Amino acid sequence: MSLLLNRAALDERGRGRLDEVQGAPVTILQIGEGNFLRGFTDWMIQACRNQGLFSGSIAVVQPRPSGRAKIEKLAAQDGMYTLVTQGLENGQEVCRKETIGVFSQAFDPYSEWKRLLELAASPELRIVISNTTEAGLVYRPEKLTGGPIQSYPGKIAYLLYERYKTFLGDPEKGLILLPCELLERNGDVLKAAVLQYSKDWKFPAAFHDWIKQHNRFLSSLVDRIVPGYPEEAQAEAWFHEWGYRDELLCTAEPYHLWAIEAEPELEAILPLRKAGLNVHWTDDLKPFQQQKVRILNGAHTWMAPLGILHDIEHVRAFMEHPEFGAAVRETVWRDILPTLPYGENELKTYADSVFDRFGNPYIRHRLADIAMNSMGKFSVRLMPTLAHYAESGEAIPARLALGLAALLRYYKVTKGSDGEFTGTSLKGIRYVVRDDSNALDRIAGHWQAAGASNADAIGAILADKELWGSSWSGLAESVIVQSEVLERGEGNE
Ligand SMILES: NC(=O)c1ccc[n+]([C@@H]2O[C@H](COP(=O)([O-])OP(=O)(O)OC[C@H]3O[C@@H](n4cnc5c(N)ncnc54)[C@H](O)[C@@H]3O)[C@@H](O)[C@H]2O)c1
Ligand SMILES: O=P(O)(O)OC[C@@H](O)[C@@H](O)[C@H](O)[C@H](O)CO
Repeated sequence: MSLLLNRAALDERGRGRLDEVQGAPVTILQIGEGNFLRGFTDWMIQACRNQGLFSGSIAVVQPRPSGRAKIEKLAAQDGMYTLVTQGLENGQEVCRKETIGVFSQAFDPYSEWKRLLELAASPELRIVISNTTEAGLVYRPEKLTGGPIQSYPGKIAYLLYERYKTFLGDPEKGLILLPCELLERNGDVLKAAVLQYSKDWKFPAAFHDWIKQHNRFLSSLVDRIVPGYPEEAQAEAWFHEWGYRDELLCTAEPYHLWAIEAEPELEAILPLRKAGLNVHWTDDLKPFQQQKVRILNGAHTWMAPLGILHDIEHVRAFMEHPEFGAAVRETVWRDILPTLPYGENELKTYADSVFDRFGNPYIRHRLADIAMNSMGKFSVRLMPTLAHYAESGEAIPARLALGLAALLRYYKVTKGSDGEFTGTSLKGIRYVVRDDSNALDRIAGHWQAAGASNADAIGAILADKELWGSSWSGLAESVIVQSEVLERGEGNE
């Protein structure tokens, strides 16, 4: 099958719809071309468009220089891709195929920096959506060079300043910023970073006031499992059935939830509930946030390194493993839930629904994908649970310590001549670790310096404040014990 999904593959009706999108004003700028945004927010905007509730379009750019390949593929597909939603919905099996066509522009902001600046200065632009993972939504000091800004929040600061200058500080021209990174109070984190860049770059105080008073940095919480591209054999079978290929084919589960801390009146701009989507405008995001990040993401982040070290490829396979499937449930039920300040039944119901979602037979969610940027994820998703035990003087639960031991063993990496960091599973299978290269360099250094002593490496890594923001030495003893359990290969029979 060589025909690609693009204008040429569409029938007349499809081409008409594509023309509408491509001729529509860009009202949303999307920083991030990853699976999640394509299987969640873009799908939601498509739902709004389908119901005549949204007449704008989205311009999408990648957040870092290396993400260019997907943007090029999107451009080659005239901004379109297929989303297949599979799983149980109200007890019924569903398999829905949709062509998502909401992008009127897809370009590389590093080679087309001016084009991005022009967008920022467009009167029609209203919203900026992003997902750059937790590793992207961070403040890293950066100098102005006159060229593209590297970081995501730095870009936002610079783009907002362009906008401010273009419209002479017009209060009506502020933007709504909707970061979807899984960081607590992601809107506040973005706002703080933007203000810091603006200060570093000595932008005027009046601009700071304009940022604060006329731009909305909304915190939100997203929930949907979006594994992205399916197994090759499944993809090929679909391409054969559809009569075209789709390099950006994405799969997702039916479940979706977006809790946004803002007043429901914003439906006038983003009519998501009106489109029938499971969106909550709320004045308190915390309960949504804590439950989801600590339970669902905590379980994912706990299982990914452990699974990879045992050569398990997918979430479902991990759940079905006789030892590990039980261990992840126990970790959630016994170690994570008791640390959360919500009703036991409510928590248990949510946790059980998460395990059902993890077992979705149609979704092959790769542990290798979940493991990307695991250091930052572990800090946000599991360290608060561990801290709960450490601070209250209770013993550190062995299963949680095992998760941390697995994380550190997973990061026992060496750097290749190509700059790639690789480790090996307990049975010697090689894997690639994707994370911040400075962090990986530091961790590789600790492992190297410790030689044959896992305990020394664990002690040094947990004590490294540069890596974690603070020292976690207090956990070392429990983690070293579990590291020995791990190395003995227990639970892998
Ligand atoms: N896929 C899911 O099921 C899902 C569901 C909910 C939330 N999320 C969140 O979305 C994030 C992305 O998941 P995805 O499935 O889209 O992954 P992906 O690999 O498809 O996309 C990752 C995106 O983040 C960018 N990125 C990665 N590291 C970065 C860095 N250091 N700086 C700037 N940008 C960086 C990439 O360029 C890309 O745009 C996850 O980390 C998670 O926080 C994912
Ligand atoms: O890349 P991550 O770890 O942020 O995401 C992996 C999963 O935890 C995540 O994709 C969940 O499936 C998602 O957060 C569900 O809403």
